[in-house]
Amino acid sequence: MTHDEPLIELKGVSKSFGDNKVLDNMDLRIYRGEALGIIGPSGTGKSTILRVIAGLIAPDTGEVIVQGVRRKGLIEDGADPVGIGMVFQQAALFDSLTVDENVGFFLYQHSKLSRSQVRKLVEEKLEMVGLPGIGDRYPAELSGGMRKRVSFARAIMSNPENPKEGPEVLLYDEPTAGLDPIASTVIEDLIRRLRFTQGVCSTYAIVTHQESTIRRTADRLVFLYQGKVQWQGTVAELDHTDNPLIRQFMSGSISGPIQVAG
Ligand SMILES: Nc1ncnc2c1ncn2[C@@H]1O[C@H](COP(=O)(O)OP(=O)(O)OP(=O)(O)O)[C@@H](O)[C@H]1O
Repeated sequence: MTHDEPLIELKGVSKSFGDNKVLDNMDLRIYRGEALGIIGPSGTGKSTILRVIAGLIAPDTGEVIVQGVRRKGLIEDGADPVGIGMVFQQAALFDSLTVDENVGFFLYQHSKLSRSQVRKLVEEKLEMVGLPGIGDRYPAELSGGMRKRVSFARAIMSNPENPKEGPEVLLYDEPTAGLDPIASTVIEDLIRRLRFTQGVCSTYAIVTHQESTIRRTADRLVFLYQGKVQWQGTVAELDHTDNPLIRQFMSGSISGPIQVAG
């Protein structure tokens, strides 16, 4: 793993929604090959960071630099030097389409591949996420954990006609939210395993509130509060830091420097 040049860098990024300044001159770096966990209290802008990185929203000020190239505005197809895939909090599948049509959606719409070629690629990805043979089912027939795994399969799809389109970075927004502890373990294992699977991106950022997911999927953590990264460290350091924000957050105490909303 090289720590020379970040794969993705946010420099002085600010973002407001109306009067609500969510990100305030924030800096963040993601290095190639790392698993970065983004943690912090509810409403502090963790999902907003992922959306800025994914190019779904543009910062008001500041820069998003992807492999040394400054992004202008929102993401345009192929404009970034590396592909960035996002797995949303809700699996965000189309209910009226089958699993196969959901996972292969982009290729069915935008590639010259035949239906059977796409179907074969879809099946490969479904096998990678541990769900072989479910291509003809509809999302409503699956459990929440299975739907999430299907959305992972969709996020790691790449076009063999243009391998550059395949994502090199995956962004996971609360992938284990709402799952029981066992279903969460399945997802956590999958996230870790995909990172070391040939042909799937080895770099990811993950937003999560779930302690097991924080501990099992992240190498480095950043703690976000009041629009900025207030602490960063390894998972091991999380347990030993004296930082009062981290101590309060990890203990779930309502007294401390973090103001409790509502
Ligand atoms: N499109 C939007 N329009 C208006 N306000 C928004 C929008 N997106 C996010 N916000 C606000 O920005 C703040 C940060 O939201 P965000 O979802 O990024 O926080 P979060 O840290 O991911 O929260 P949680 O942990 O609860 O999911 C919240 O106050 C939210 O209401």
